Amino acid sequence: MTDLSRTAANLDLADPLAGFRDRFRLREGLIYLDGNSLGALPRATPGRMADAVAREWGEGLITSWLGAEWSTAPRRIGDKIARLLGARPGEVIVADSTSINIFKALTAALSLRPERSVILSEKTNFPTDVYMMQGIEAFSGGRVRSVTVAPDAVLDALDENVAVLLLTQVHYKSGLVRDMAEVTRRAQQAGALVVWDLSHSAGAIPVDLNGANADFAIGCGYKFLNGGPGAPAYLFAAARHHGAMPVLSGWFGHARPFDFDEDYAPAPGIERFLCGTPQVLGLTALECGVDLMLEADMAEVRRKSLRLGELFVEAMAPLCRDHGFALASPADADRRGSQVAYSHPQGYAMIQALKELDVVADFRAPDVLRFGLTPLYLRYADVVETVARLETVCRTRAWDKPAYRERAAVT
Ligand SMILES: Cc1ncc(COP(=O)(O)O)c(C=O)c1O
Ligand SMILES: Nc1c(O)cccc1C(=O)C[C@H](N)C(=O)O
Repeated sequence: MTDLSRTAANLDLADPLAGFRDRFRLREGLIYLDGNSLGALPRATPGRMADAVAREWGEGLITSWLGAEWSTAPRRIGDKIARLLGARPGEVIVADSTSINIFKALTAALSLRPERSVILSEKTNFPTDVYMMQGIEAFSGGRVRSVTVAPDAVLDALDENVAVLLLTQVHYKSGLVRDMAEVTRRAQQAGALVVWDLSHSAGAIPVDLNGANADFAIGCGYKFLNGGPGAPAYLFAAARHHGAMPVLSGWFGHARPFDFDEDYAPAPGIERFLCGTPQVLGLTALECGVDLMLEADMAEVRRKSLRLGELFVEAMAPLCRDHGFALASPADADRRGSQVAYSHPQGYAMIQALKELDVVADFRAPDVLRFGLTPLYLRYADVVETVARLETVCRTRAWDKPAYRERAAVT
């Protein structure tokens, strides 16, 4: 047993979150480091889904819309997610995809700054964020301009034209954490509003939206919240912005949807950020993931995530020295979200070779190997074992196979 394996074994024995692993269905032997793309399946989810399908849908049919489970789900689950985000009840709603919620939050923010034209972001933001900005610009007939700048130039680009700044708090590739309170303060000082993308934050790091005086936020339900593939996303709007108007004026955002009025009248609260009929089955699965997450102490989750990251970096030191890996995440653990990333010219092939050794992580172009650290179901021993298997991949040149040379469409 190596020193690091011994350290990992001791950390696992003392881990207060260790019991959570059994609450997920994970195949024996698999090391899953991709919970930042798609979280694992909570054991409670299949039974709950089966009940929603057979009883609520199969037996209840349309009458299930009148019961509490379905019609209140977007708000009920939103209130639960609010507890993970430092938001108040009635400030978070669950609906649609993250991309659609980006559209809603950006257009609502633009409605609050009619005299300003720019949506600002960083060039390396997750592509859908920037694509949505570009779509709004294209649709606006010259009213709106989408501007992206280098990551470290964002604050300096906040001038009197910027209506809204769109940033991801934890960068999807590097894991760099932005200082939400400070960035929000600087943007608001310049007269702009901020939309935070919390896709890699919720359930991964403690978030305090109201503590940061945040304006709007959005994020994915299928990553650290373990809501399942294509889970509905969430949207936060600070109570002071509930008069803002998202362009998507669907009937579920109407003040009285079941009056079937001829004209749109927005709901007074967070419900105006709904659009069409809620995705009930997706909401059902998401609620299982969120309920499980709420059982964990977020401070403990962060503590373990930091320690997992430090152990990973420590174990990787010999591979950086001997096999050409470079840390692509901040070296300071406090500035990393719940992941570590390394760059290597053979990154894509290595991730494929790791899959054959039952380690699932992912590759992000051009050369990044990304390892998601999910404290609820990852053990310290998994981290040490991952690096041992990566060392085997390097030593045996297992990555050097013709089949690994072409990058697949989804990596
Ligand atoms: C930061 C970030 N925003 C948004 C998304 C995705 O948005 P959507 O769920 O609409 O595909 C992802 C991941 O896919 C992401 O990492
Ligand atoms: N949403 C995804 C998908 O539909 C397929 C594959 C991956 C994803 C992801 O979530 C990617 C992820 N947001 C990322 O940070 O790279």
